[in-house]
Amino acid sequence: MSSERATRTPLLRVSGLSKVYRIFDRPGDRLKQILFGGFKRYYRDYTALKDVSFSIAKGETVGIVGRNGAGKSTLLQILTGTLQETAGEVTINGRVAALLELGSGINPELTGRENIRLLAAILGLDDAETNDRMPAIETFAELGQFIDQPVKNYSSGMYVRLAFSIATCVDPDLLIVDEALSVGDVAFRNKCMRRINELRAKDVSILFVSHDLSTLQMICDRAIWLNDGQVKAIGNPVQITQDFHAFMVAGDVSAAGFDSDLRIAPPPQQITDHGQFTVFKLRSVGITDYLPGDDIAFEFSLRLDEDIDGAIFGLSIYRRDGDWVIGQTNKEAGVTWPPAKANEVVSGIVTLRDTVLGPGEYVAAIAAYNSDLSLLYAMTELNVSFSVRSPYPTWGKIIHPVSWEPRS
Ligand SMILES: Nc1ncnc2c1ncn2[C@@H]1O[C@H](COP(=O)(O)OP(=O)(O)OP(=O)(O)O)[C@@H](O)[C@H]1O
Repeated sequence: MSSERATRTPLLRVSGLSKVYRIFDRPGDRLKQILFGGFKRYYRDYTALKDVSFSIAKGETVGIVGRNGAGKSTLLQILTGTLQETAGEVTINGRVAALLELGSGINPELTGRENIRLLAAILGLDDAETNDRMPAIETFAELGQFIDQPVKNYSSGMYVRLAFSIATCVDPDLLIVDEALSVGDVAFRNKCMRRINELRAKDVSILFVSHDLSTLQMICDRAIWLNDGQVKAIGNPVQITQDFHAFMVAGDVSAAGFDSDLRIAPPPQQITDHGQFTVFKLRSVGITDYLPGDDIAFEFSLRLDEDIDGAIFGLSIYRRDGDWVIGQTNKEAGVTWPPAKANEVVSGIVTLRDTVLGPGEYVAAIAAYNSDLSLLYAMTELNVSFSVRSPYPTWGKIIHPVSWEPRS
């Protein structure tokens, strides 16, 4: 977008919003506070949001990122009216439909169809309007006979299908989506993304919390980074998600006890400053989850400061818990890059073929050396993350090809 969208009248304006929770350390303290609170304080304050201000224009899609406990859910609950702010002001000029991880106003005792009627009424639709939309909501949710079953019998995926269908079929002016889509299966998630794009085309404003940074980059006009209850940055979604990602990886790396000097393969005798990596990323745009046996490919580009006689690249992969699992160069693969001049960009692709990495979270770095590996020209941080998930139970750090043979 969309400087044009950002300059429109705000649909949502949040000014100086703060939320302080009361923390009762012992179960009985809450009652004591009620009975004797006039004499003594039995709780301590916890500030979950501090002076948060931003606005969303009509038709704008805004993403929120922040680590666990940053205050995202607290903010969304205040915006949807399920939680009272301690200070500040929220102004919304329109109909808000929300799809929150915890409770989207759905009553588990009622059937899917009854919930549609209930939520539609809460959102201000009359009977005729609800009857009008009922077929579309049912079709989108794909719940079949379950639409007439109590929601308490639904799986979490079915629950999200219902909640998403209702929230997006009632003509909201602002749709709030909190991480909920991660529950659904891939086909439904894709369908939801298509629906979100349709709503964007109809100028619906969307506030979207997600840990899926590539989706945020793709669909958001702006992003907000919440950190410790405060707005750390607002702006371009690509920039914000990259900064947030680097911040998280740095945190993980130090928390995991990595050496302050990242170990790379091979260890150089001398470190020079012959260039910088301008690109190091996964090739599969938007995909960071892999299955055992997948190819995991990375793209890289190195800009050179001086002439070199041909670079050797070394890829290092660490588990997030700090274990170094792969350190290999193109030299042992028998592949070479030609000599290159200063200011040239040398690019390539490195692929972990048929990965045997076990389920877990990983981070990757790449380094460039001279041809006898004595000089390190440049290296990246551990700034590319991906994960491997296994569709079947497996417990080790690698998934080795194994054959089993019954013998009598
Ligand atoms: N009802 C509550 N009482 C006390 N503290 C709370 C309450 N709800 C949340 N908190 C605290 O407020 C902080 C912000 O929580 P919140 O759930 O808003 O974060 P979040 O960014 O949504 O996290 P996550 O990504 O894990 O969902 C956390 O430290 C949390 O422990």
